[in-house]
Amino acid sequence: MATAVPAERDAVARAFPGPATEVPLPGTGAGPAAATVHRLPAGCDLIAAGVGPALAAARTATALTAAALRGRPYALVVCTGIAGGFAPEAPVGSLVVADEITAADLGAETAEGFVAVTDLGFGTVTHRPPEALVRGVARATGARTGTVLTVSTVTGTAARAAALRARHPRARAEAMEGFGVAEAAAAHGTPVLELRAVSNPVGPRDRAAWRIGEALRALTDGFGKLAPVLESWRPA
Ligand SMILES: O=C(O)c1cccc(C(=O)CC[C@H]2O[C@@H](n3cnc4c(=O)[nH]cnc43)[C@H](O)[C@@H]2O)c1
Repeated sequence: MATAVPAERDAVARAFPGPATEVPLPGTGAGPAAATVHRLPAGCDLIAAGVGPALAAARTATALTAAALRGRPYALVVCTGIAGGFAPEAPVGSLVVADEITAADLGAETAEGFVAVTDLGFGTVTHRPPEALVRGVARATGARTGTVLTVSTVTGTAARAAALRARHPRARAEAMEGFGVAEAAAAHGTPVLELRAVSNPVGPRDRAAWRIGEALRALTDGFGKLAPVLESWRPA
């Protein structure tokens, strides 16, 4: 499982029996790039992969490669953490599970508006988690299902929120790592899931309105209910 920061990783870890064993992530050194895998007795690994799609992709890919090289490839990658929620569907404190993980700002701005990289003839902008798994997660946790957008710039105005909603009517949340984590998983042929807890509304910037503690508690509760779903899920 990949979160952005250690507080999110620890909120997920609290849902599982501990303690975690800390294992250095190979190749990340001892300096500022050093990263560790928290290996839980339940059999899953947690990493705080960093904020933003690029670092999250790099660290997730490193963890996937390390797992493959030790002969224990991951069956599933879960991107998780806090997020902005689109009102009214995803209020603060709610959970959102992605049936689509979409890069919202990967493309070109033109006089006619935003053009996604796929419309420019490159790559991909959306990854789709396994449908049965998404349904199981929504049923077990009460998470809302919809598109989770990945952005490199946190939305801070009503105009930007409205533009995203117009382009992605099924968007329920935005965060900064999902698409990067999904690209890394796809490069290894590994299914991906994104589950987010809403800490703030997507819209005008208002730091006082963040409810990070509430969102982290929702994450712990959600993963507490998720363990049987994850344990019983097998790729088709
Ligand atoms: O400075 C701000 O106004 C601001 C507003 C919301 C979030 C941030 C962050 O720096 C958080 C980045 C971190 O948390 C996830 N996150 C949480 N809320 C959002 C959001 O509304 N839009 C995008 N990302 C969000 C994100 O995945 C990062 O890991 C700053």
